Amino acid sequence: MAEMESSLELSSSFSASSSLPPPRSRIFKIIVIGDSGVGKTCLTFRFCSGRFPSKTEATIGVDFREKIVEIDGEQIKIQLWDTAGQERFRKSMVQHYYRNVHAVVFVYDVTSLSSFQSLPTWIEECRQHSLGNEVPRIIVGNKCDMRDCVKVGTDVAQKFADVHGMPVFETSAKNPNDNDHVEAIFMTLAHKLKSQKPLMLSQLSGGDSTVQLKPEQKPAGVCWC
Ligand SMILES: Nc1nc2c(ncn2[C@@H]2O[C@H](COP(=O)(O)OP(=O)(O)OP(=O)(O)O)[C@@H](O)[C@H]2O)c(=O)[nH]1
Ligand SMILES: [Mg+2]
Repeated sequence: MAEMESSLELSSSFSASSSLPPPRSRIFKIIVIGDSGVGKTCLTFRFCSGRFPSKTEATIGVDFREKIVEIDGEQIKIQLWDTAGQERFRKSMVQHYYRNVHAVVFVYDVTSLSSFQSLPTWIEECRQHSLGNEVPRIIVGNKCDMRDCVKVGTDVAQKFADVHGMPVFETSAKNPNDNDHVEAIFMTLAHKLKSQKPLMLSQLSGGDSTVQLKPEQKPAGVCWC
């Protein structure tokens, strides 16, 4: 009952100041995909809670993490879909991942060549779920704190990113000094989404509620490690 009262209170106090319901913040759904073990969970954890999780298990299905950010005075809710990298843990969820997506973060592990070589497969999976170049997408090379074990050079990553028309960022979910780099990566995406004027729903092909964002200018890739 207490819950009920508080929401009644809220609406009554709000009605005192204006008849309009409180403005809801816009929600941007960003999916984070890539091979198992590249650090998707740790990156989303780092962005949403500002720390590196001491222990992680392989994600089953999908985990959601949200963070409200303020951009030019507007509150925006960033909803990160931390997907499973292991095929056996993602099978039944793939359709849900790709519905109403606003942006995609492809993650590889700079110490794992195979995770980098998997990127075309992930990009193709996105395309098969009608997420092509019109949806803002970035590539993140994670674990660059492991300097001595790097198997994917920045130049190789930058070349790949240029071919696919996406910016690439190298960072580390683990290294606290990279905390603001992880933050900046997701905030770059949020700014891009906020600055895109979504097409009117009526202009969408197929009338589905996915907002097709206009193709954006590709910013130069940035490497922070
Ligand atoms: N050195 C280092 N290790 C990291 C970093 N990010 C993640 N790890 C480690 O990499 C392993 C996998 O990290 P997760 O975040 O669980 O990987 P994931 O991509 O979510 O894996 P799935 O859920 O199976 O898809 C864990 O042991 C993490 O501690 C990083 O930036 N640096
Ligand atoms: Mg995970």
